[in-house]
Amino acid sequence: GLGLTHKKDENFGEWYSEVVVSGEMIEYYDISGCYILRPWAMSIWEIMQAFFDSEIKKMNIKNCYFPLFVSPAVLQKEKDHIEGFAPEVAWVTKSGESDLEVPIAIRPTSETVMYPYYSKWIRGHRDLPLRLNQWCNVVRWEFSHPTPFIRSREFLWQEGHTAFATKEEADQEVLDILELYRRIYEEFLAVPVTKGKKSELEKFAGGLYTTTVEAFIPNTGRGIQGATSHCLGQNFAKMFEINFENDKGEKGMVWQNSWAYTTRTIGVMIMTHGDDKGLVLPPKVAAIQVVVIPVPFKDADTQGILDACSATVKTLNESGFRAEADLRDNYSPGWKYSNWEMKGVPLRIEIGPRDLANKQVRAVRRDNGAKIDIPMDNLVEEVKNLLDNIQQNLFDVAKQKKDACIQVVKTWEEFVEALGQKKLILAPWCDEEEVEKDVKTRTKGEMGAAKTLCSPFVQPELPEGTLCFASGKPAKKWTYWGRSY
Ligand SMILES: O=C1CCCN[C@@H]1CCCn1cnc2cc(F)c(F)cc2c1=O
Ligand SMILES: [Mg+2]
Repeated sequence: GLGLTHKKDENFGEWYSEVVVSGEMIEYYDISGCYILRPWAMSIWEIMQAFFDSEIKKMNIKNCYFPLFVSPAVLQKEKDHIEGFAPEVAWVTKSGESDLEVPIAIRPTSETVMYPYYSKWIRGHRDLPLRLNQWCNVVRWEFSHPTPFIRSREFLWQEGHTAFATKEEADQEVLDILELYRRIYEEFLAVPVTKGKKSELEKFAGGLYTTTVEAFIPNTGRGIQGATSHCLGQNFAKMFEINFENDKGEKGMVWQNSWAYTTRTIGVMIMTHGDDKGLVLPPKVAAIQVVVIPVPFKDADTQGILDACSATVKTLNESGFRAEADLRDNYSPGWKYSNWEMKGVPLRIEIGPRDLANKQVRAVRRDNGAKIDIPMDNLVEEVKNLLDNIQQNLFDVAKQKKDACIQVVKTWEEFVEALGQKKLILAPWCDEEEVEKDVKTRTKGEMGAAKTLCSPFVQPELPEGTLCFASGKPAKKWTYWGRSY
């Protein structure tokens, strides 16, 4: 039937599970934590991939493909890299009826797959920088409750793995890639994110430091890691003996980065913009930006209306938009309006007898429902303005909602209160790991503990003598805290 049974502001979890299916993005699968990505979702992934892939190619980063399978010896190369993750590793133990001599792991990430070959390929400084990326799937047999796009046992991502002669080059690339991730979220998905650095406790344990773009879901009051760009330092170079002879003939270890974004991006976009009528897609990532629907009237010139719809689509597509006409004669206009609203198409164009007579079309925006009559002569320019405005409006509304959730706190009492109000908390922190662990312990509960999300690159002023909200020690930095996905 038409329409969602759950409301976003009343039962967010149920609303989300329903909207991803009703919007034809996801089909549930018979293995827990695995989902079918239908074309309506895959097209969003492909649009983002086209952007990101073209941008990294400008940076002279090359795509490659390493095997899905990891031998156990290699996977366990470094205890502290893997130990915490071991329960998530999926293993192949049989082929056909017979057991494998040695079980084979399925990649949860590809450091240990790739770096033995980095060691082999990198000899001299002329082999640097080595900058490879791969578009692939990874498997992590997670146990906390699976959520389409947000947490699944298999997901699509890109993983970049780069090696440099100097730390300065690595540091710069970390930020260059993080900016691309910000653009993915803010320019394509219309989702505001905060750039920052993860704490020592939250960073990738195998690396030197982790930078992140953090998003926030107001409905649940939870932060969500949007994408990460790590500087690995020389940790993996040491583990895998990735060294080179520099131009002075000295032996040195390379400096490495690794960075990824995943299909989680799509879930964050859905959670941010969706409403009680269904998905709301930002035009930049909508496979269909404009759907044209004929509104025939009993004896009116139906063929004329259908021709006008086809002509409108042709004009829009020739102008670089993604438009489609829904000429199905077995569904009513009303049914089509609901169907395409559920799929989140940003702009609907209706053409009925009156529109035909007046040489105009009736445009309806999906973001705010506004109806606009457009003279057919101004079609392309008006549609461009509308789509640009919808894109910007979706971002502005999301930014305003996110900013309204930010609560600056100075004391523990204020922190606990803000947490209870599903706020995104900005607090002065002494930057001590023990204190961070203590906050986790003190806020444990069925909603999950509070944790640091990131220390924003853009730091508000920290007046001399400001104390840490949790320990009372001298504060060193402003940090975002909250519950998270
Ligand atoms: O996040 C990135 C960017 C792309 C390349 N990898 C890094 C760090 C991944 C951190 N990580 C994350 N999850 C893991 C899960 C596992 F089962 C496992 F064996 C290892 C890992 C693991 O290393
Ligand atoms: Mg994980």
